[in-house]
Amino acid sequence: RFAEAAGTDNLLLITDSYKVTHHLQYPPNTTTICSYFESRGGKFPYTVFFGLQYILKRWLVGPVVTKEKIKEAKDIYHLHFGQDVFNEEGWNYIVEVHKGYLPLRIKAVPEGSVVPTRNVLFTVENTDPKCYWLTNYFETLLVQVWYPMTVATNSRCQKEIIAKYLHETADNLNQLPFKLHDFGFRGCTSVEAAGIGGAAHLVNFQGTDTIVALTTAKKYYGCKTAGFSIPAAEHSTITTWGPEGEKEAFKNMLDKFPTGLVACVSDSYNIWNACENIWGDQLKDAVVSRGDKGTLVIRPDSGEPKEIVVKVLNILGEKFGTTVNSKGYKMLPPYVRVIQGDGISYETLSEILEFMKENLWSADMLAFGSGGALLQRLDRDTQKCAFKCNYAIINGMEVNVFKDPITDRGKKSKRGKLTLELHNNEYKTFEEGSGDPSKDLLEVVFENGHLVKDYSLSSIRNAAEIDLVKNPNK
Ligand SMILES: O=C1OCCC/C1=C\Nc1ccccc1
Repeated sequence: RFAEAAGTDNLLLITDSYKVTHHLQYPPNTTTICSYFESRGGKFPYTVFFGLQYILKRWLVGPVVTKEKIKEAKDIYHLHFGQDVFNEEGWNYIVEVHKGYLPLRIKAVPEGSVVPTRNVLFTVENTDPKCYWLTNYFETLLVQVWYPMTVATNSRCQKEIIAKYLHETADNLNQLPFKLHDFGFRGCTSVEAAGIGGAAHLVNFQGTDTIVALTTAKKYYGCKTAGFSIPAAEHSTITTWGPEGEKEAFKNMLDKFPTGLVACVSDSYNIWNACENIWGDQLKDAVVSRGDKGTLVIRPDSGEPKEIVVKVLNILGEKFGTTVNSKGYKMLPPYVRVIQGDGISYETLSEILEFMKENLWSADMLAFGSGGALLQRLDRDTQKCAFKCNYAIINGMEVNVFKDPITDRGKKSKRGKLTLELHNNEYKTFEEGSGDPSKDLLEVVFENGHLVKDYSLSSIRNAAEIDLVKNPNK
């Protein structure tokens, strides 16, 4: 009954109101409109292109236009505008001539590509000259790719930081895929957003508690199990035992999950008492006896992150002993580790890891959880994602279309036929048809209602992999 989140599955309604009137506003005898999408720059110098495939499969692929949807849209827009502006004839043409399949061609850089900003990432053009008005109708929907793209980018930039510290202070990078765990489900604006953003994080990592990321990755990116998690406590499962019962609560965690990793939030009352006297003394034998069959992951969840992490590690080092690894940094025994899931973001990671390094701790002793900063504290301006018309055919003449506001030259758009090519082994966007179409890295992913390319998460993960993993001796 209430299946559709937005209250509709009618594609004709998935746009901005003003676009419903745009078919009347182009020059007479316009037959082609081509537009492109780019990041104009922003917080990160590159973007990981990810998430267009979700939008295509969810909304645009197949016979998505029907007489019923046209009727519904016509009625809604009549009430919404108080007049008849809706392009009923144009939509009926799509049903009659194209059987409801959208006469559009979308070319995009392969998903997972890591592209410096200010490069064309995808283009949209109409394939039927009568449907010039269709190209920009779906800008609204297509530009929402800013979200998965920006999450994947932010996540990858954190992977680079963690990899750097593992490279400097750990024996290997084997645990890297599990070093940044998605805690962000509850902080997302909707279940759908959590699925999309959670899947974007899984381009770079394999640790998540955002379960809908698994189902989104499976349905739209062909990955059966895109992420993993472990048994873990929350405050309620500790505090219900009462302050006097914290040791019992902790002991229960070890008993109920005797092998493998188990995480236990330990700051309900006094993290120092928990580490020093409970984990490090009263339950020490129970922790040690797990050996390399089971790892206790202690979770602080409050205080100044870098101070807390190092102080917890120092206490655990005192209690359980330490060894020094091949890089000269301290390691705890395999049965005890730490996860910091409070206050983690691209901005705070480095200071925590640097402080650990200054205190001679290997980065391998700590994992991170991130929520709001990972999936929510981003917007379309973080990477200045924009969609603009670059080319048109009007009266049979090619037109290189552009904007170049004197009030903000940063908003100048690319003009003419665009290609994305490798030039001196770097991405370069060629404008005004100056490129070589045979070298264009943009691939046709959608054409006349059909999905032409279907990228798997594994191929996307490979494309997005960071250098330090590809070339560990760099
Ligand atoms: O604190 C949390 O906030 C919300 C999301 C989940 C969560 C913790 N989960 C967890 C998973 C694996 C190891 C440790 C904790």
